[in-house]
Order: sequence, then structure tokens, then C-alpha cells
Amino acid sequence: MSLLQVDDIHTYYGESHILEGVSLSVAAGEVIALIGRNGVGKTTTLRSVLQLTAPRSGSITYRGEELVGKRTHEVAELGVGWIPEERRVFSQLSVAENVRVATPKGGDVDAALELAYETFPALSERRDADAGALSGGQQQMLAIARGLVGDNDVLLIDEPSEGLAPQIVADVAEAVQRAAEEATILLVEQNLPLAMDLADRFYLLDNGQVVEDGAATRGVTDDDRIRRYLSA
Ligand SMILES: Nc1ncnc2c1ncn2[C@@H]1O[C@H](COP(=O)(O)OP(=O)(O)OP(=O)(O)O)[C@@H](O)[C@H]1O
Repeated sequence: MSLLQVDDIHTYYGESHILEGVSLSVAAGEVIALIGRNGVGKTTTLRSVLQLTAPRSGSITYRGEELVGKRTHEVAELGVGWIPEERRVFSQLSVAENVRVATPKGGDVDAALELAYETFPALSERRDADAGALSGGQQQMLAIARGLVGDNDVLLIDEPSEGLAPQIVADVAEAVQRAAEEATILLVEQNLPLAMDLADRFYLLDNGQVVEDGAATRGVTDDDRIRRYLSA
């Protein structure tokens, strides 16, 4: 049974019809990559799941429970975590404080810190540094760590490699892989080889519709049809 099921959703910004019947499913433990050119609706799909931009029609269920119609904080409370492209960390707080404030009320802060540091040893070394002083890759790790300690079973991760130098992208890839040991992941990623390395399956979006899906393998990066969809 799928953990997260998106069924024929139509999502708009005002009059602009952005998602035109997107369906996808994510099973527990999977890493799913959502790929496609700029502006095809990848971020909007994540925003739809979170009810940040609620679909006008269609259904999104999490553990069988309908999310459409819920408030975003209710979706978050069910265990759906969001790691937006802007890597939301508190730059003036230390690494440890960033993890602490992401721990749910009444949660075990020591256990959260241990999980964060065990998953990302680089964060352990910088635990007292201000988050704003971390490298881009380390900030991404911290953003993912905050998602993990927030008691989330699913993480929606938007473009984690965006704007990072190639040697740092490798750190981010490792961060996503480590997070995948703890949570199910729906990942938006423009870097096709990286997406194929990280994911079990992929969905390719074009103009607000899923046009391809399948197993995520390196062979996908050579597929002419897929490459045509991805070239601008
Ligand atoms: N707040 C908004 N108001 C109006 N239109 C928007 C808004 N956000 C996004 N759009 C439009 O919706 C479409 C889909 O955007 P979306 O961000 O989902 O694409 P994407 O596939 O994630 O691409 P990118 O990699 O550029 O983020 C684009 O045409 C975009 O211009």
C-alpha cells in the first residue's frame, strides 16, 4: 500500500491552471524523484501535498487519510516534513539550537541531537557554530536534519543541490541517502544523474502532467525521449 497517494490533482495559482491531473504514489521507504524542466510544476506538486496551495480537485491521501481540505499545520502534524529550496535554517542560531527548535513540543531533545549528529557527523563538529556560518552543503544537511528530528515519516525535499558547487553536491547526495535510511522521500531534483542515483523510481513532469515514470536507473539519463523533455 502506498504511504502517500496523489490522485488526479488540479492546482491553480489564481486563474493559471498549473497541475493538470497529476497522479503519483510513494510507498513507505521509497525515494521518489520528481524531475522536469523549470516551471513544469514540481514545486507546485510538493506545495499541493502540503496544502500550501491546495488542489481544486483530486485527492491526496497519506496513510489513507485525505489531506485535501486540511490546514498545512495539520498535514505537518501527521508527519509530512518540508525542506524547501531556500533551506530554511535560523542563521543566527547555532546548529544545536536549530535542531532543538525543530524537535516537537515535549519531544526528547537529546535524542534529536543524537540523531542529527549521528546522521550528519559534519554537523556534530560544527554544533556550536551559527547556522549562517555553515557552508551551503552543511546548511542543507542541517535543513534535512531538522526535517528528520521533526518526527516526520515523509520528507518533501525541494532541489537540495540547487546553487551548490559540484564537490558540495556530493555531500548533499550523501545527506539525502542518510535521510533515506530514516524516512520516505519525495525529492525534486533538476540534476538528472543525481536524481537517478538517489531515487528508486522517478516521475517526469511536463506542463503540469506526468509524462513518464519508471525505475530510476542511470540508463534513464541516456533515454532520448526523457532528454527531450528535460532540454529547454
Ligand atoms: N505563487 C505563484 N503565483 C503564480 N504563478 C506561480 C507561482 N508559483 C509558481 N508559479 C508558476 O507555476 C508554474 C509551475 O511552477 P513550479 O515552481 O511548480 O515549477 P517547478 O517545476 O518547480 O520549476 P522550478 O524548478 O523553476 O521551481 C510556473 O509557470 C510558475 O511560473
